[in-house]
Amino acid sequence: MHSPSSDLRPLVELRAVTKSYAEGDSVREVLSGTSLTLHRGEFVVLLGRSGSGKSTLLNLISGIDQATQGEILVEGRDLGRMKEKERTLLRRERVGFIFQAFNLLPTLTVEENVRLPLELLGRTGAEAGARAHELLKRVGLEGRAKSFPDRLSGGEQQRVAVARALAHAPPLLLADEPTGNLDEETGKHVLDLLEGLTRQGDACALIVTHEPGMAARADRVLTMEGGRLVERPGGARNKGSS
Ligand SMILES: Nc1ncnc2c1ncn2[C@@H]1O[C@H](COP(=O)(O)OP(=O)(O)OP(=O)(O)O)[C@@H](O)[C@H]1O
Repeated sequence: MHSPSSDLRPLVELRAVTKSYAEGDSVREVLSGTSLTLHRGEFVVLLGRSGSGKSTLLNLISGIDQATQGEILVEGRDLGRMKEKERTLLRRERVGFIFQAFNLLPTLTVEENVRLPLELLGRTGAEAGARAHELLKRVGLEGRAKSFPDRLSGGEQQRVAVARALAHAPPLLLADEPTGNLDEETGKHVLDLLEGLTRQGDACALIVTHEPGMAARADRVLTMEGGRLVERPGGARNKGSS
């Protein structure tokens, strides 16, 4: 759980965020004054019906997309006041993103995929290799470092994607339906892994999922409804802070 020595500043703050898209002559408002605060050490689940704005929210927090109104702060830095280049750098350094469709690069080996976030930050050589191997071991794929992604099963590919997202030890992990393409058992394994690694690293994970069991193990459960977030405690909060 969240250790008292860790950074107590909010990791992410959304202040009355609105996001609209132009659609022909009309405007579609997807987020309508959404506010949210996330801290390190929190394992948070995001629910909501299809089209309710879950992916939009992740894209805004990661700086891939920009809010129409309101403020989004990551570690106290206002994304709206940053240049595109600065947002890209912040995303590379501070965010790990896991997609439903894995999004591994097919021309790179498993190990090269996991090393990629480190290479983009200029961390090459032996240190990057050692980190990739350590992570591949933790996700149970140490024997597959030299394989190409298309030789792996869906569950294995998603485990590589988890390892890649964690390579640079980002404080913020965003996952958009990371088990959507996996069978129930494999999906559970990937979520176990994600939860374990997140809690060990004192990161915050915000996970969009339709897995029914996830709310029980989350610290917080957010539901996107009518452009806003409705919150209830997750099952992990009732178990104490062991
Ligand atoms: N670039 C865009 N241009 C126009 N409309 C968009 C754009 N991106 C998203 N939308 C609209 O915003 C709404 C929310 O989309 P979003 O992908 O965030 O929903 P979601 O909750 O993640 O859905 P799902 O569970 O189906 O993935 C949808 O109505 C979608 O059509």
